[in-house]
Amino acid sequence: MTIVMKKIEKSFGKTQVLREVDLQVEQGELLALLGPSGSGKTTLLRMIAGLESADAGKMTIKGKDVTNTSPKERKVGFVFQHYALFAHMTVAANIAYGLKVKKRKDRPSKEEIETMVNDLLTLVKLDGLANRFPAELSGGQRQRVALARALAIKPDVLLLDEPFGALDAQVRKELRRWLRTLHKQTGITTVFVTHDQEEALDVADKIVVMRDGQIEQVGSPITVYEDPQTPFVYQFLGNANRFNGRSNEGSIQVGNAKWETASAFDNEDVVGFARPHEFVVSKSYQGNADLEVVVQSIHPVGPIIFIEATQPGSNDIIDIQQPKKVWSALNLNEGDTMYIRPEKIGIFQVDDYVI
Ligand SMILES: Nc1ncnc2c1ncn2[C@@H]1O[C@H](COP(=O)(O)OP(=O)(O)OP(=O)(O)O)[C@@H](O)[C@H]1O
Repeated sequence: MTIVMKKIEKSFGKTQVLREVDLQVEQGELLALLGPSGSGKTTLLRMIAGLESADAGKMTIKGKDVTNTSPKERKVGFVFQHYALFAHMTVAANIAYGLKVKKRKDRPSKEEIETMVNDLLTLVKLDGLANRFPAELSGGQRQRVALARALAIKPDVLLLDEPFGALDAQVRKELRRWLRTLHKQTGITTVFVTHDQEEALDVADKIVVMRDGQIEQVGSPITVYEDPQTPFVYQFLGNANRFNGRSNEGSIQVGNAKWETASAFDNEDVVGFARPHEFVVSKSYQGNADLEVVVQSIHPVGPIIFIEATQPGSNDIIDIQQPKKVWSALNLNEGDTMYIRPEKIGIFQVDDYVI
């Protein structure tokens, strides 16, 4: 285990920002801290770096208690959203900076530094740009220099705070792919902060979903997406339709439809969540699992058809996605009645439902 946090607490004045946070980051893992604005992601990341201290709790990095140590005593590389490169230094000098300021006894020779900088330039795919100044680079290139600079000191842990947040969507997408490859090549334990669920799902080995200073769920991208443990995670990670219903011995009654579930609730008002792509749609009534809805709008987006539907007498939109081929075969139009049943539904007590 590289990082272990136990019962970490942090307040700024009267605002409690982290509550009883327990977190473990394994050696070589690429972990995303994901959550809405203000959920405490950056504070947690800064705490790993030693830039914030905990009010209570304990943290170890590689088995060493670092709870009360300064950033300098931790081998941590940090990259912020707004690349803080030294404007008056070349790319090579920026990357070499962390090595040149080392104490004489730890400092590599001039030749060693030059070799390391060249290797890092190759790693971050910036060969040939060593003598440029930051102002002569694109945003994406600057962020890669910032990453090379953080990697130069051979950190035990690499911390990235919304590293691609300031870049446009296309560059962002390229860079996150590249980050995954870079991580494979270096194997450095990496923690990155994002509020973008797609970025977390695309890049991370493990996702920590945060909400209101607490960890809501930890798991692989597949687990947190496919098996959300709370209504919040259901809605924050991907789209989900919410249904009010009544649970009854392994099923939930929604309108006239009875949907089988593994839920343990009996005879209670519950909320059920179903993802738009997890509905089976039919033109005619197939049985008591079918919920009658009316098609309100149909939007083809490439191979996927996005359908909005409502239950008769309700204005609540139900989002449904169908593969183009399946939808075309049904031959349904706006205003038509159809029947839906979810292949999977997550059930929660009404009390749990706060978002
Ligand atoms: N130095 C500080 N002084 C006072 N309050 C702070 C300080 N730093 C953060 N906060 C507050 O702590 C809470 C959590 O902030 P934090 O930056 O950790 O959240 P976040 O999840 O990273 O949000 P964002 O995605 O917006 O950066 C917020 O309410 C914020 O206003």
